[in-house]
Amino acid sequence: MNATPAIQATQLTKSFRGPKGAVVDAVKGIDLTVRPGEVVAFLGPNGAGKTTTIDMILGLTSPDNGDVRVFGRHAREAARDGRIAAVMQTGGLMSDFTVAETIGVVASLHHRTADVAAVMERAGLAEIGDRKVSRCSGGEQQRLKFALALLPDPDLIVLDEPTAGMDVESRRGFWAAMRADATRGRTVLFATHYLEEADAFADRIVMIAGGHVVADGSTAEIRTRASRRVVSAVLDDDAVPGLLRVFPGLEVRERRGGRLYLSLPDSDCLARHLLTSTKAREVEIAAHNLEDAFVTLTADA
Ligand SMILES: Nc1ncnc2c1ncn2[C@@H]1O[C@H](COP(=O)(O)OP(=O)(O)OP(=O)(O)O)[C@@H](O)[C@H]1O
Repeated sequence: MNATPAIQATQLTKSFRGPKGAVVDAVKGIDLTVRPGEVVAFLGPNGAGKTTTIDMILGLTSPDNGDVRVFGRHAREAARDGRIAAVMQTGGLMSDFTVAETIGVVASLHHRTADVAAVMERAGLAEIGDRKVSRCSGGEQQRLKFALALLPDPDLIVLDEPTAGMDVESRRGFWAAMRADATRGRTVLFATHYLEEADAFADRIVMIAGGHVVADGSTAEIRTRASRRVVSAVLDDDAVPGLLRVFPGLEVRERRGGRLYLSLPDSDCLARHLLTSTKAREVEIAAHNLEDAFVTLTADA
C-alpha cells in the first residue's frame, strides 16, 4: 500500500491585492491531507477560498506561505508525470473539432495514455464521438474535459466546480461518470457549492469558509458535529424539571404545535427515556440535514 499522501498541504496562505489596494486574505492557513483513493469534496460558499487552494494544489499559483505536495512531489512535477489532472471551471476546448478528434489530439500529447475508447466510454461520450464541440451541451463539454483529464490515467483528479451551470440531469450524468471512475481507486478532490453533490459523491467533506477549514470528516460526522438531533414529543411542561435532573446537558429548544423540542448528544437515550419513563407520546427524532450543518459551520467563519 502506498503510504505517501495524494495531497499534503501544510499551512497554506494566500493574499491578493484588491482593485483599490486593499489586501484580500483568500486562504488563511489551510492544512489538508488526502489519502490515495479518497473522494473528497471541498465544500464552501462563494469566496471561501476553494479555487485559490485548488490553484495552489495544482501548482498554478504559489502560496505566500506553507507547502503543498502531490504524491510527495511538487505539483508541477506530478502533472508532468501524468499523476495529477484537473477539470477547471473555465478553459478552452476547440469548438471546430469533434469530441473524438479532441480526445485523439490531446491523447497524442501525453506519453502515458489510458485506452482512448475506454475513456470515452467512462466519460459517457461513446455515443457522441462525431459531434462537434460547438454543438455539445454544457454538460457534454464538461464530460469532455473530464475525459481529457482521464487521458494520462492520473492517480489524482481535481475538479473545480465541474457542474457549475448544468441542469440537474446533466449534473447527475456527470457525477455518475465521475463516481464510476472513482470506484476504480482514483483519488478525487472536487470543489462544489452544492451540498447534495458533496453528500452524494464524496467519502469525506472538507468544509471551507473565510479561508479556513471549518470542518473535516465524513458526511455523517459533519452533520453530527454541526448540530444535535432534535427529539420532539407531545409532553407537558411540568415534565421538564424531571428531565433536566436526569439529563443535565438537555437543551429545551422550543414548544411548537403542542410538541416539545429537546436535544441531547445521545438522542437515542433521550427518546428511550421519554417513551419508558414519562408520559410523552408521539416521540420523533429528526436528523439535521447537511444544509443545517453548512449554515451553522460557515456562519462564524
Ligand atoms: N486574483 C485575485 N485577485 C484578487 N482577489 C482574488 C483573486 N482571486 C481570488 N480573490 C479573492 O479571494 C477570495 C477567495 O476566492 P476563491 O475564488 O478562492 O473562492 P471560492 O471559494 O473558489 O469561491 P467561488 O465558489 O465563488 O468560486 C475571494 O474574496 C476572491 O474575491
